[in-house]
Amino acid sequence: MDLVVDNLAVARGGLTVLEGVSFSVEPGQALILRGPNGVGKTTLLRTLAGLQPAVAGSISAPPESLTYAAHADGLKAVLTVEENLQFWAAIHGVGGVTDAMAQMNLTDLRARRAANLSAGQKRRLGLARLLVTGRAIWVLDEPTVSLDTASVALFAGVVRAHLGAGGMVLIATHIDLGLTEAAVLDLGPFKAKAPVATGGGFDEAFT
Ligand SMILES: Nc1ncnc2c1ncn2[C@@H]1O[C@H](COP(=O)(O)OP(=O)(O)OP(=O)(O)O)[C@@H](O)[C@H]1O
Repeated sequence: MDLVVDNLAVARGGLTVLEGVSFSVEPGQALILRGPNGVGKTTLLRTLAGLQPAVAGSISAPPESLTYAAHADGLKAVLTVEENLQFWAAIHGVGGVTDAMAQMNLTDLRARRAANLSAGQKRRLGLARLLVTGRAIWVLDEPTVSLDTASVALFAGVVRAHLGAGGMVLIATHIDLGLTEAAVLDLGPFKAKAPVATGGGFDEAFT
């Protein structure tokens, strides 16, 4: 099953920010979304994840087929690294917690509460969560923020393994992950010409 996005328009705060966005991603493919600050990368990813409705156009994959890693890591502060992953694994009905910790270099930190992790360690845990969702499509918003060089390379390896297993990955990022095989889509050309009020604006700053 491909992810096909056709003629999509997305809005933030009641204004259309991108329009006419079309692309497709096949199993085993990664697509990197680029564009200047504020162009609408996060807004597009939130729309794909089903957190907000599209203004126009269509998305072939239902939100249940993908997992979204936003700027916030969505961690439970009082749970340990291992308990956080067990929590998410239970929700998705899959296992693989031990393997996910190993892949993101978290095994030695398994008993530490999320609240006591460094920023980069929190980010590694947030990304390990992807591995225990069992979802084919990963939608990632600036996944490498706070990661050191070694962790970026580690994560690139995890993404490659997911692609090798037939997964799909969409990544909004300003940095080079070293995924030379990935396709790149510049969202600049899809910037809405004149802001179009969609009505029904809402403040989702903390979501
Ligand atoms: N709650 C809101 N109300 C009104 N406008 C908003 C709101 N949230 C974001 N915006 C605006 O919507 C536009 C798109 O924002 P978005 O976060 O999608 O951009 P981005 O491409 O992800 O940027 P960055 O590279 O800085 O992360 C920006 O101009 C932003 O200022």
